[in-house]
Amino acid sequence: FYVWTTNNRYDYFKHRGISGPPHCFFFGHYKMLWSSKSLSKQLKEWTGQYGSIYGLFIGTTPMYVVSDVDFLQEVYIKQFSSFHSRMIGNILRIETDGRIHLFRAFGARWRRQRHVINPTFSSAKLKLMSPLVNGCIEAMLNKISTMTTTQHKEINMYELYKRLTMDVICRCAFGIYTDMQNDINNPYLLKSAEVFKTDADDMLLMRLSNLIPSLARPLHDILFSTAEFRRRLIDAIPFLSNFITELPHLWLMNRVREVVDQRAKSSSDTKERVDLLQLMMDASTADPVIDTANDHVTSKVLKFEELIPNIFIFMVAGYETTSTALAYSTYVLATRPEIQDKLIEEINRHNWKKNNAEENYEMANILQYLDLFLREVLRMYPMTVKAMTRECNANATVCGHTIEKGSIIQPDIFSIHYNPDLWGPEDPNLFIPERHLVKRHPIAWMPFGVGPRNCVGMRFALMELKMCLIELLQQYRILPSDRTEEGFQRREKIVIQPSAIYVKLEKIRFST
Ligand code: HEM
Repeated sequence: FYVWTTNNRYDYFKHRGISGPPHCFFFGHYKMLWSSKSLSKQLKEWTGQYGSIYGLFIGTTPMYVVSDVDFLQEVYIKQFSSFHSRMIGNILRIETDGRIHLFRAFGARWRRQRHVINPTFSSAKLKLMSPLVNGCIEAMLNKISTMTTTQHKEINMYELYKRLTMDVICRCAFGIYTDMQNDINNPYLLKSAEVFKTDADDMLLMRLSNLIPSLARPLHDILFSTAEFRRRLIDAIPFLSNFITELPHLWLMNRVREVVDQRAKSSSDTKERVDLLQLMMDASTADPVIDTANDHVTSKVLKFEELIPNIFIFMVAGYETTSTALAYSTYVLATRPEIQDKLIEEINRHNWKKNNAEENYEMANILQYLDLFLREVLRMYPMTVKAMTRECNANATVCGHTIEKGSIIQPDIFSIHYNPDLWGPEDPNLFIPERHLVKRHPIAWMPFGVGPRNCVGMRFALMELKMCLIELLQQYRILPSDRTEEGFQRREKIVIQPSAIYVKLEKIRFST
């Protein structure tokens, strides 16, 4: 009976006239996907073979891989109410204590959280936070000036960018002042990097629970109780922390908890604070909150227990992505001097104020070429594939296809970003910022996802990217080094990233 029902599931796409690569019994295509070195390349290769909509199976769950932009526009925008959640592991679906963050939440809870968190990234709030970001950029420039005393010394800028974005997140989200540029063994930096290297054992359990959903609860309990046991042991006998370490995400969450507790106690100095933590604390409550489908009844507050996971997700989502975008930008600038010239020329046309980050932030937003440049960097080097899946929450019909509740939609972002019909007439393999002056299909550019559930931190990330490049290019010219291409070898984990960005920085000398 099991074999018969399982095989019936595998007829899902056949019944719908959708093709796809051959599957394995029980695993579907899951094993091929997790063992693939590059998920994004694999998806693009299959798109070449099976077309703009094809089918895969995660275990027995159907997954549509799509690069048809009209289909995706229905899913992400027009029929969003039927596709409001993303695919997350079965273990992560299990709720223990209401500590759910925006990335994982769905339905009314997601809508309530998003409603509260959206305004924390408004232009006015970002402007207030710009001096915090600027302080971190200055710290990075100071570090560079100590490293470039030897003329034309090679620097791995990616390392400096990682420290920069972690400093920014610590100041803006945690509200703590760190100095990652000089304190390279800072535990926040080390633990955040560890969160991205998901532990092999955890990954195995996660995959098992995706293949056999009924195992999700017991596996979750095993993971949860071992983590809890480790934590309690360290709490009881601190000396043991030399031998047993707390799981990195729990370590980070516990540090946020300490900051929140401290702030809750000393409410007097919170009025001047403008960081994300304070904005969210102001919008949180310890009272019971009811989530209903009716928007008018749902409270517009965060539950107190949702505060810590949300700060944690900002840290994880904002650190590696933003530093990687800076790394790609630097690679392009080093290898395309004529584009760097144009950018420097645009930056130098403006009168930047030494100690007025807020005014500079406003001016940064009107630099058109910088905006086109970053759009093109993110078109050619999108860095997340898995984050932007959608799950079908109610049976739906999209462009004539009947999609069953529970199915997954996975966009093939590389096929979209490199599609000549969407990005022509110039060759999409060429770096041409001006191509963004032409109005394109609403789904043609999706490095931050699209629709109501796109990246909530997009404006924050763009502020950081623009402010950093403006400051850097006012002082230095970026030159390639012998190892630029070697370091650019990309690898794909959660984020698609280069190994290193080796460049040389030449100090710009101003003529008086
Ligand atoms: C260049 C930098 C960044 C890139 C490329 C990026 C990319 C993405 C993508 C592709 C998604 C999924 C969107 C979708 O499903 O449609 C996402 C979601 C998200 N990002 Fe970002 N991100 C960046 C920076 C940030 C920053 C700085 C923060 C926070 C400070 C952040 C917080 C989030 C959160 C919380 C979500 C989940 C939103 C939701 O489900 O409602 N991201 N991001």
